[in-house]
Amino acid sequence: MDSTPTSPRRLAILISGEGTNLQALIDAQNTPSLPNTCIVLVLSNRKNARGLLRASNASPPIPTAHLSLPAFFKSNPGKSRDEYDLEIARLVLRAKPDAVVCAGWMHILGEGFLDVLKGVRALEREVVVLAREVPVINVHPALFGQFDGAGAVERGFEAFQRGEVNKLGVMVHRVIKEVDRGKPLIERTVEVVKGEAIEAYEERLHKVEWEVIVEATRMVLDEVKPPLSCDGV
Ligand SMILES: Nc1nc2c(c(=O)[nH]1)N[C@@H](CN(C=O)c1ccc(C(=O)N[C@@H](CCC(=O)O)C(=O)O)cc1)CN2
Ligand SMILES: NCC(=O)N[C@@H]1O[C@H](COP(=O)([O-])[O-])[C@@H](O)[C@H]1O
Repeated sequence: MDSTPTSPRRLAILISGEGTNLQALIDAQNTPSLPNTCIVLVLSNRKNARGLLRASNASPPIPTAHLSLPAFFKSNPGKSRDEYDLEIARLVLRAKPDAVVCAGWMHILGEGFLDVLKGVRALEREVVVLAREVPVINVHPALFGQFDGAGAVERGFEAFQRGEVNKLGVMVHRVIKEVDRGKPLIERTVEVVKGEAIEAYEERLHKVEWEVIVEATRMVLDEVKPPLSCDGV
């Protein structure tokens, strides 16, 4: 029985905005919800994402980085979106995460990024060789197969009010090339009321998101690196 303590599980979080899902993960670090876990990088594709402040204001502060597509193209004239995705992969892998969580990350990740994280494609100029695939998960404000892509909350709510769907919810799913089509780790319905304001629905939805993103993150980390149990195994 190996009683040496396992090093903490390392998380990289990708964001684009407010960061309330990130905050849920920050608050859950090293609690029974997310034991023996630390966030080692918060990366945004938008310079002014408030989530970057949440990371910097965390205790201890969490390293942050940001790289927008326009900024990348400006400093790399002629480079492609795929090369942007490879740079994102490079920034992520330098933090040596055990898993990556897209928490309001509003950029469609290309095959280049995904293949690098799977370990099937090497990065130029990097000597990092992946010992194993780094799983990528995403929180999405709809049930599987309902409303893929951006603006899912509004599209779902309006469809419900028109009687086109009878339930709404959120999911955390694995990230694959096809947007929001990766296998769900968790799906959870959210109460929605005919005639209510969308703000009331969104408030309920976000509270459910903050729960499922922590639960799903723990699930995927337990797959790759179980936490140190009380008897050290
Ligand atoms: N390859 C994948 N990439 C991403 C996935 C995924 O499942 N596979 N999930 C998304 C998150 N997401 C929905 O959950 C999502 C985010 C953004 C978009 C989108 O249309 N983005 C546009 C830019 C929009 C903007 O900047 O405002 C784009 O990337 O061109 C769709 C779905 C994370 N990525
Ligand atoms: N398609 C992806 C998508 O719509 N993601 C959604 O962006 C919001 C981010 O909020 P946050 O920045 O406060 O965590 C969340 O509602 C998340 O489900």
